[in-house]
Order: sequence, then structure tokens, then C-alpha cells
Amino acid sequence: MAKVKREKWSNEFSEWYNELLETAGIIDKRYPVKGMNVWLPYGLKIMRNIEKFIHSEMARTGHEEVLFPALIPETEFQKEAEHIKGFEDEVYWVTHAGLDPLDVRLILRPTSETAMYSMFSLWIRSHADLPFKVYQIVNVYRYETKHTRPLIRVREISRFFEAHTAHVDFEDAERQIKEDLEIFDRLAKFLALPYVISRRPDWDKFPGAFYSLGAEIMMPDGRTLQIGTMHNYKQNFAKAYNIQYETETGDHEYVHQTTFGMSERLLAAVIAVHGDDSGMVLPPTIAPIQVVIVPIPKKDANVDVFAYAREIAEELGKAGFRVHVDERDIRPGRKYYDWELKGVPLRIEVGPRDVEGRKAVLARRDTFEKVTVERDAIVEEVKKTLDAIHENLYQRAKEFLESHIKRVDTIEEAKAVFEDRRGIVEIPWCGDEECGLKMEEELDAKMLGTPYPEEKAREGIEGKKCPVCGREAKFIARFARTY
Ligand SMILES: Nc1ncnc2c1ncn2[C@@H]1O[C@H](COS(=O)(=O)NC(=O)[C@@H](N)CS)[C@@H](O)[C@H]1O
Ligand SMILES: [Zn+2]
Repeated sequence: MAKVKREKWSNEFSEWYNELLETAGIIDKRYPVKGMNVWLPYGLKIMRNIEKFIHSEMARTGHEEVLFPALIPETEFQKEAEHIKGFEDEVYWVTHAGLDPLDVRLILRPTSETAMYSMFSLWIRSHADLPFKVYQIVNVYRYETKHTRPLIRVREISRFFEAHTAHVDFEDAERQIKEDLEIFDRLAKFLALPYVISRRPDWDKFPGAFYSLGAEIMMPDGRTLQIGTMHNYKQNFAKAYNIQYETETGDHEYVHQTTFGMSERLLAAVIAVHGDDSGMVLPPTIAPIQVVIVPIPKKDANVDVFAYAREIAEELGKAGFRVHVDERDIRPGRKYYDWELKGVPLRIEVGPRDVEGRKAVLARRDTFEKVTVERDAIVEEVKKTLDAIHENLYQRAKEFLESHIKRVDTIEEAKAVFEDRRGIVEIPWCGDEECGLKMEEELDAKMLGTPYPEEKAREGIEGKKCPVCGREAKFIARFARTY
């Protein structure tokens, strides 16, 4: 396996990441509003491929797509107190229309609970309307005061996926959370992204939620990135927005609700986790170009490498691959550089000798390995190689994640982990908020929460003590430096 250089990629990650977003044509962050960026064609194509999978998963699981207004009246926003506390210092206000001040101020949605739930109250009347499952992929606005970063922490989250569901009872809402986890798992596999799920501590759950689950990936610099969240709201919002249904026995009950959210952070994760010093490495599932063919003409050779390349491209296109022939009049090396930067997973090089011998050279983007294959076997060779690339990206990322999760017993051991390579620390915890907050302070790290599901949260804690208070540990708690 060729040694793939990832030094730049790992220790000066920020510079590499910011530079790559521009040179690879993902986004342009020169837009004159802080935290708001312009999607460029290539970046948008990749994001659309990710969204396409999300839409197919929503259809597979009976979620209907809706589209709500972006402006929410203050009266609606105020209805769920706990939620307000969570968002009041993050919302953008619209106070005028033209020259006239608005009699009711509006907010730009930070997420759409307060836009949707008065409509849910009109739509949901009977148990026959449940489970009620809708979603949208829209732009939402949050006045993030922490350091903004393109795709990762933006003030206009322009590809915000939010699924909102309503159920007859808590058990059915729990079933929905399980379905969300299954959807997320399939999406993570589709993106070759390994992850961990943690149940957020009560002091860090989503405003208005009964509990929140977070999905974290490991970034190259040993910090974690939350790329998805699932929340069980129980009846908190139903009571605030009067969302009731008539039961089979004619009674009236408040619905139980859940939400599931993701964003363009998914793309940030793919770029960061799979990238290397030559640029992006895109999983074939989402690469706008899966195979780029580079003809290598030789002046005295009397064979037409361009026609040969086009013929291969046509056959691969017919077989369903997204393929491009680079016929620019520049040196092949320049072409290799450009397509490696853009993360095209597979390159095919064809020179005069390949035409004569009816061969083709396959160059893998993940390992830089080259292999010569028979022209007549090109479709299955490409299929096999793209699958191998996807699998290798997943395994490489899985090893990285697993090697960055360390189980310890003491605060000192935990501190040593963060000094060394950071990563996720798993440490016994009595479950007491005070001790949890104390450990966050001591470690200068965030508690991601406890491993999910419940049984995993107690694995290996027999006889372990909380390192803060010395009492019996009830859970394993995860801590990490986060984005
Ligand atoms: N400022 C941000 N920039 C980019 N992505 C973000 C930002 N804030 C949150 N996200 C992403 O959006 C996901 C959902 O956001 S959230 O606040 O956790 N959850 C909600 O808003 C719930 N209403 C579920 S839709 C998060 O898991 C995170 O991946
Ligand atoms: Zn304790």
C-alpha cells in the first residue's frame, strides 16, 4: 500500500481545510456577511448527491417532504419557554417591511419547531393521522458567537435537514428514534464515515427536549464533530402548541414528538476524514465524477488515444458511472494534480501502448496504486476498484476513530490523552451533574454524554468509582475537544 501523505492534513488541519474548500471549488467564503458562504458548482454537486440519499431514505421510511416559510412571528416563537431560552440569543430578527416597522416582529428560523407546530395542531386530529412524519432541507439562521468555520459552524446553515414527527405515545416516539438511528447508520456507511452515538447530558440536551442523542465523528486533529442529532420531545411542544389527537376511545391526548437534524457538516466530515495532502478523497457514492480518463498522446505514435479514451468513457457511462475525459491541452501531470485535489476516486490513464495492447491503467486516489487492466474487462474492473476504494476509506477512518477512543479511570490519565492526541476519553461517572461539570472543567473538554444505547453506557463499570466524588460509578462518560 503506497504511503499516503497526510501530515499537512492532520497537524495544520485548519489551514489545509480552509485552503482546500476554495482550491477544490466547494464554497467561496468571501461573501460579505460573516458566517455565510456561497456554494460553488462542484461543492453543490457533492452536497446534492448527499441530499439525494437523504431524500431516498425519507421516502423509504414514509416521511413526506414539506416546505415551511423561513419567517416566524414572535408570538409563535415565544410559545415554548424552554425552547426560547435555548435560542433567544441566537435568532436573527426582521423588524421592518420597507419603511414600516412590523407590528409583530419576525424571526428567521433557527430550526423549524416554532414554524411547524401550530400547523401540526391544525393538521393532526385523530390517531389515524399518526405517526405523522415530515421533513425539509432548507436554510436556517443562527447567530453563532463562537468561531465560525465554513460548512462546520456557519450562521446561515444552508443545507439544514430537519425531520419532525408526531406519535400516539412515548413508545412509538422511541421507535422513531430507533428508525432515525438506522437511517443515520445507512447514511454514514454511504459516506464511509464511522461514528459514535452518545446520549447528551441533561445540561446539554436540545432546548425543549426530554433527551438528545448526538452522532460524533473523529476529525483529523483529534477533535470530534457532531454531524447529526436526534431528539425525543415527549409532549413538551405538543402542550405548548396544543397538538392533540382523538384516541380510539374518543379521548384527547397530546402527541409525543421527535426531531432528527443534520446539515452541510456531513460534507465537512467527508472532506476532513477522508482527505490527504493531495486534497479531497471522495467516496465514489457522492463523487460528481467517479472516473476521470486522461489520454496521454505521444507525438510520433500514430494511434488515437483520444478516440480510445472516449470509447471507454462511453462504455462506462452506459454502465451507469459518472465519467469525464480530460482532453485539455496541458501536461498529464497537471491533470492528475487537478483531479486529485477534487477527490475523483479513480483515474484511468491511456497512452499509445495501451491502445495497441487494448489495456488501461487504473490509478486509485486513496492509495495512489496503479494497476493495468484489460480493455474488455473495464466495466467490472472499475466497479470492483470503486467498491474497494469505498471499503478502504471506511476501514481507514474506522481505525483512526477507534485508535482515538481511550478508556481511563482517572482525571490524570484523561488529561494525558488530551495532551497527546486528544480524541474521546471514556471515564467512569456517578451520573451526578456536578461531577460531570467538574470533569468538563478539569479536562477543558465537553461531555459528549454516555454511550448509547443504555446497556453500552454501563459496560465495564463494575467496581469503578467516580473520579470526582469517589462514589459508585453508574455510567461511562465520554469527553472530547469538539468543533
Ligand atoms: N452553526 C451550524 N453550522 C452547521 N451545522 C450546524 C450548526 N448548528 C447545528 N448544526 C448541525 O445541525 C444539526 C441539528 O441541529 S441541532 O440544533 O442539533 N438540532 C435541531 O435543530 C433540532 N431541531 C433537530 S432538527 C446538528 O447535529 C449539527 O450537525
Ligand atoms: Zn461523582
